[in-house]
Amino acid sequence: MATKQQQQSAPTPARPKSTNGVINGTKAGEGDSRIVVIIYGQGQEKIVSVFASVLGKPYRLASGFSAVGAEDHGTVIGVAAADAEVDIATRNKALVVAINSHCVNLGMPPDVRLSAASDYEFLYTEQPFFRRDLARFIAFTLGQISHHEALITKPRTYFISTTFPDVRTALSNLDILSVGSDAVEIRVDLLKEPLPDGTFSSVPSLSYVGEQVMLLRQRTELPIIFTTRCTRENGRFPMDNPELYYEYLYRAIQWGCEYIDVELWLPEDIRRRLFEQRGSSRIISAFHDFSGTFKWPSPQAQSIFEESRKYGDIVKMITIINSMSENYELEYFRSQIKLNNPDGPPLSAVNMGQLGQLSRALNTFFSPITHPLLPIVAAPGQMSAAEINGALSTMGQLPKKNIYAVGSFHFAPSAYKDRAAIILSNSGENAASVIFALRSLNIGKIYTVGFKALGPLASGVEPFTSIESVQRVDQPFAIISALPPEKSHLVQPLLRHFSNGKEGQNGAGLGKVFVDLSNGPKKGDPIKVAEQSGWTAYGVADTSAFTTVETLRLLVGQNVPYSFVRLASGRGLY
Ligand SMILES: O=C1C[C@@](O)(C(=O)O)C[C@@H](O)[C@@H]1O
Repeated sequence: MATKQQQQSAPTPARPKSTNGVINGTKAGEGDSRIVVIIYGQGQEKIVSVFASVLGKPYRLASGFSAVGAEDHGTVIGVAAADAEVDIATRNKALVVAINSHCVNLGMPPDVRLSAASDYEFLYTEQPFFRRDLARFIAFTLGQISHHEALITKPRTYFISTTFPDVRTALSNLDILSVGSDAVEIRVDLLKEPLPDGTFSSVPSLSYVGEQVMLLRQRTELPIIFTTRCTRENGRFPMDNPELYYEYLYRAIQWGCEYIDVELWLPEDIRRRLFEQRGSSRIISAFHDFSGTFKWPSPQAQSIFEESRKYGDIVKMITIINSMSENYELEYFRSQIKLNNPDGPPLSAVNMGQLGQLSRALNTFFSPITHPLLPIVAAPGQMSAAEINGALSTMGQLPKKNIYAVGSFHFAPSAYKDRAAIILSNSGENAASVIFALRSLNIGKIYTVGFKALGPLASGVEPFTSIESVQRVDQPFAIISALPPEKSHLVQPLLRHFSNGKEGQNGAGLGKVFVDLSNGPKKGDPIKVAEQSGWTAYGVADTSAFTTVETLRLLVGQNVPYSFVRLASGRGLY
């Protein structure tokens, strides 16, 4: 349970409904134009000068809020904590924005009355001091930057649900964990605060949570999603006192968390207050159904969306399903929501469990993801970014990337130019992205086994009709198998037939690249056969890692080492 001291502080300081400064394209907004007053702890006046320097303004120290007037516009004001106590409650909220700064090295928690009465609170460490963190905090809370505006324009976004009992254990791996993510979720309900008697607090105190959020923010540039998941929705936060949620979630706004997860079951009054007081933070209205009775094509689903959007910048709906077809029902729901609400809010909706994994790949906004390095998955059926990207590429949703990435690893794209390739597949659809990718590498003739290319993909593509036709083919440079796992061994005779034994004297490179896209238990080992026959062979784990690298490069603008992605992708889909 939260401490008594914390429960006394359930403030609702006024703040502008929303600040007007958002990043518009690349242009930073003006943001909150009120006078910035920094409350500082004993011996910490230097933090005022750092705030001022980050904001590019002069500063002065004042004896209290009553000593700040309109003439101070353009100057950052510092007020000592002891002085702030006297008149913070009666400050002119239209004139000043009060930021309680507290150095955690001086002990936690900060003065809880100041925490409660301030507009925002900046927790920091003296050593090491992260100016980057301060810059981001102040730019965000004052509305000079907005991650959200940029995020909603991306075609796909993900957030990693961290499930650590103490984020300290995650810090050294945080970069690895957050590759491919657009935001990091801190599951506050899963934090475990150790108590002096060796047990753990049933609810981590605000003091512990504040420090955890600070540590996380110091180490990541990604926006933070602050989540207090309740016991009924697969979390650990107790449901008997809704005000406790208000207390924690409001504090998260004060700490400058970019996203606040507010569960839909909470009383409307609490949801409304949080929405009105959210400042620059964005509210994710969250609904989870574990009953197994929820249906996407129902008036209930519609009304949940309508109720969620009342106090949500993002609507999240997560359910348990009983059949595969409910994934299609969700896709229909998603398309209708988009059609009927072109101006948002964005919908993040997935089905849980293994049956629901398709929907995790198809969801485009804020797909929750996990990572093999996390202690537990945050919800049944959660997948990693590598798994989702693997699934998408298998479905042809990430065309081009597999083969191009392979080409750029051991061979320059020019190596493929005008050479022959063979594709094995049991359907044209499965092979479409392969043909597309090979074309983008200027491959010469493409021979197909097991399918006939139709439509625009068919030109320059010729089927193998018999074993004799194999004999007539030039040495292929690439063989790509998109066969299902149980048939993947059928490629082996071809690999042997075009083995490197036939390579020309000068080593000009004949049969070179073999890619097996099948994922699942196989008869035989085509990769081994390929390698024994002199091919450079790639399996699905390689191609999905390449795909992830390329996807990250293209979508997130981050370069991630292939070897690292390959190591980190861990489990396969099956
Ligand atoms: O709401 C969600 C989605 C989730 O429940 C999932 O199904 O992946 C995981 C939670 O951590 C997150 O807050």
